[in-house]
Amino acid sequence: MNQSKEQRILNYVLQNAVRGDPCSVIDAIDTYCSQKEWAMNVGNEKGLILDKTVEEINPSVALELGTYCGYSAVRIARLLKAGARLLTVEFNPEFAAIAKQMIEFAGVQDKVTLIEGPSEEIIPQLKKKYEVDTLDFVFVDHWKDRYTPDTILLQECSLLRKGSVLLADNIIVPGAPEFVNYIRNNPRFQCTNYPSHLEYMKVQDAMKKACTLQGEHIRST
Ligand SMILES: Nc1ncc2ncn(CCCCCNC(=O)c3cc(-c4ccc(F)cc4)cc(O)c3O)c2n1
Ligand SMILES: [Mg+2]
Repeated sequence: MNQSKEQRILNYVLQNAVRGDPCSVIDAIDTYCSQKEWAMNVGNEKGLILDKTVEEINPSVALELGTYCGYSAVRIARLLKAGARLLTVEFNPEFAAIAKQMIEFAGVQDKVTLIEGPSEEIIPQLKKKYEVDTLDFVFVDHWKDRYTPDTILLQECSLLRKGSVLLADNIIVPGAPEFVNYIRNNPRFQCTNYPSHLEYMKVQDAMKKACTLQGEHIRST
């Protein structure tokens, strides 16, 4: 049975990157996907925006929705301080298996918990099953029509506090118009746009950062 593109990406990393060196893994994926086969990793241009956001927040607990091959999980985890952790959610079993190997090869497995399943199912489990209190940072990069319902779900599950930061990929391509509309008109979020380009292409894309201005409403009795 011939290999998947994701398997070919992993093989290229195993043969061309250095075990335990996250930067070499990131570079190898970017090299392969810009020269050989396009893939939907956040890429190096938007990856730098991701890096700066993570460094600014220095999160203790981070969540990623949409792991894919683990490129952004490695990007985020390599910047986390000792004791900090990333929970990353992927519902495609093949992608999850590739990402697991990618994360382990990069040597960041101690900081990363890869959770297989759909975000709508996993988010409500984060507090009890994954011992999360609140999330400091969320990287949103999964189904574009799940961005809004999952942002609402995170609030309903009291996972966002004052100062929690969401960073959403693909605001222009493939686009998340409903999310843009939701977050822009929501007084509980302060938004910032980061124009960029689609990974490995000369096509306009953007990321949107949303900072939570107030945490869970103290529900009036
Ligand atoms: N609910 C739930 N829970 C958990 C989950 N885990 C995975 N999924 C499903 C996510 C499926 C992949 C999502 N990502 C993208 O679709 C994506 C696409 C492009 C792109 C493609 C073609 C073009 F021509 C141009 C741009 C570029 C990007 O950067 C993208 O991130 C989940 N869903
Ligand atoms: Mg993306």
